[in-house]
Amino acid sequence: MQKYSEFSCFNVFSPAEFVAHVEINRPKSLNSFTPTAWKQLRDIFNLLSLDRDVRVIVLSGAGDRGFTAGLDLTEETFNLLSGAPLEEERLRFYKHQVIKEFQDSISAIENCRKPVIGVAHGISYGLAIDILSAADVRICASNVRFSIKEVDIGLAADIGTLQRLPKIVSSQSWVKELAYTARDFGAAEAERYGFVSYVLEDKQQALAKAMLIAGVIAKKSPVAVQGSKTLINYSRGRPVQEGLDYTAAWNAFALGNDMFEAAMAAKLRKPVSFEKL
Ligand SMILES: CC/C=C\C=C\CC(=O)SCCNC(=O)CCNC(=O)[C@H](O)C(C)(C)COP(=O)(O)OP(=O)(O)OC[C@H]1O[C@@H](n2cnc3c(N)ncnc32)[C@H](O)[C@@H]1OP(=O)(O)O
Repeated sequence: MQKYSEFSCFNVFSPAEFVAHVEINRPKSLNSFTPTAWKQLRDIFNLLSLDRDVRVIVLSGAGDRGFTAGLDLTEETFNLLSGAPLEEERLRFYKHQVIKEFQDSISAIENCRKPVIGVAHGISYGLAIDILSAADVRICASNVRFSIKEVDIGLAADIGTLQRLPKIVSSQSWVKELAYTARDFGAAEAERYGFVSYVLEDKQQALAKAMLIAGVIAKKSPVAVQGSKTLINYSRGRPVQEGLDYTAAWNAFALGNDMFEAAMAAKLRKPVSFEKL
């Protein structure tokens, strides 16, 4: 897509009407994330959120090796994270700011109004789990190798995995074991605990499945789909009644006459058009 061509670390395609495909495009470095890459990730998802030509997004990694090997472990990134040569007090303040900015990049996926379908294959380490946990739907290829890798580089995961993953999967025990050990886990385990909803034979098939789901979503009312994303995310972790109250207010505001036209058309089995929404 022309309007996204300035982003050097990503490709953004439009494989079908109202569908955007964002591809992390640093395959020579196993799609690892430099500071430039994580800022571009934020900017792309903020733009897509408001892009009227886009209703659903598929996110994957370029090349055969993997979705991403996580944080870029080169001097450039190390220098930025280290904050040198700032003195002690400013250094801590600076580091806090960098982590917050990085967190915001991942949150841009969750806060994007449009649903995001993450497609993982091969190496999917560290940041991969942060990113995929912020996505709405997760699909993977059978060769995927996930790891909450941060403890292996001396960090407690700090940009979303520890907050989002326990809300997605069925076992705290499993999350904690993975976070403390950084051991690799594969597609079958990810599916068993509910981290991914589909495992496909290879990357191409996983992408095809994601496109199929995206195609269905793209034809639905964007008001209804984006409302659903907002309401599910709002209700997560809040008392049911609070979620219901917010939902009532949201739908009272969001439901227009088009909604009833669509319902009638569905009843009469006529094709529904959401072009005006
Ligand atoms: C404020 C903090 C915020 C965020 C923190 C995020 C935390 C994380 O993301 S933790 C995860 C960090 N990543 C890693 O620890 C993975 C490091 N890489 C590896 O262990 C290995 O590369 C491998 C993934 C196991 C794959 O091994 P192998 O199959 O032998 O391939 P390689 O030859 O090692 O890699 C190919 C090519 O990619 C480059 N590369 C791989 N990972 C990274 C990386 N993380 N950063 C930069 N570059 C990476 C590797 O150097 C190779 O490049 P060449 O030019 O061919 O040497």
